[in-house]
Amino acid sequence: MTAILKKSVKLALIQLATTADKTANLTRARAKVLEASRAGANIVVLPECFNSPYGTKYFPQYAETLLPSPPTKEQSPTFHALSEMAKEARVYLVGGSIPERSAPDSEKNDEKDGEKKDTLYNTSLTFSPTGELLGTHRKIHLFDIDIPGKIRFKESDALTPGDKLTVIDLPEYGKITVAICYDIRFPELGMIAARKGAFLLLYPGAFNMTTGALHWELQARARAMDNQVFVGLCSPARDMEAEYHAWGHSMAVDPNAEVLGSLEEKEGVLMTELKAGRIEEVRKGIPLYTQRRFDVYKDVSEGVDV
Ligand SMILES: O=C(O)CCC(=O)C(=O)O
Repeated sequence: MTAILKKSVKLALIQLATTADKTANLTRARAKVLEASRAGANIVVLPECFNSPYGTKYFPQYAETLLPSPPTKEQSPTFHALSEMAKEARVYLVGGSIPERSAPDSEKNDEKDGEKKDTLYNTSLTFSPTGELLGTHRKIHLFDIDIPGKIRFKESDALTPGDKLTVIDLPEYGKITVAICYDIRFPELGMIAARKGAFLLLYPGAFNMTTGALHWELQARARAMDNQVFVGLCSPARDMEAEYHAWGHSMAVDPNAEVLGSLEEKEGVLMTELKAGRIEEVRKGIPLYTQRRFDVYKDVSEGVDV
C-alpha cells in the first residue's frame, strides 16, 4: 500500500504582520518565505487575506483578477509575486488567500439590484517549487456570524462562495487539501479530503478574539483527530491598531491530535516536521479507517468528484 505521506516534510506556517499596503505585504511575505526556505521548509503557508486588511469593505478595493489563468501582472500582481516567491525559495507555496474579482457569469443568475455585477471570492492559490499554479481554492463557507455584544461579520455582503473541494497533489509528498478559515467548521470537508487520501489539511485563517479563544485549537485538533491526518492553521499576526483583531496562534497538529507547535499572537514562522509513517502508526493504533460502518451510515465522500 502506498504511504499517505510519502516522505517526511518540513512545513512552515508564516504568521505574517499585514498592513493596508499591498506592495509592502508582498515584500514582507517574500522575505519570510525565503527565511522559511533557508530554515529547510518544503511547504510554506501564508495567512488568509495576507495582502490586504480583513474586512468586507476592503475586498473590492484589493481584489485581483485571476481568470483566465495565468492573469497578466496588471490583473494580478499577487499571482506573479507568489509564483516568483515559490520558484525563488524552491518550495510548495500555499499563498494564504486574496480577494478575487471575476467578471459576471453569463450562465449564472447573479444579478444584484437588477444588474450583473462582478463577483468577488476569497481565494487561495498554491504554487509548485518551479512557480507553476497547482491549485485554486475559493472559500466555500462564508464567515457570516452574529454573536451579540462580541462579533458580527457578514462576509456574504461582499463575497460569493466557492463550490469545490480542493485536493492538490504534491508529487514527492502526496495530497494536501487547502480550505479557508470558516471552512474548518465543516467537518465533512476535512473528512472527504482525508478519504480522498490527503495527508494534510491546511487552513489559512483569521479567527478573532472571541471565536479564536473558544474554537481555534479545538477545531484544528478535532479535524486531525477525526481524520487522523496532519492539520495546519495559519493566521495573520494580531494588530491591535487594525479594525479586525486576528487571533494569531498559528499551529500544526499531528494525526493523533497532538499539537506539534504553535505561535502566540505576534509575527513569526512556525516550522514543524511532518513525519512519514505517522499517519499509518496512528491509524494502526486506533483503526477508525477499517472500523467505519458505512452499512449503518453513508460514506460522506461518495459521489464527490475532485
Ligand atoms: O469561524 C470562526 O470563528 C472565524 C472564521 C473567520 O474568521 C473567517 O472565516 O475568516
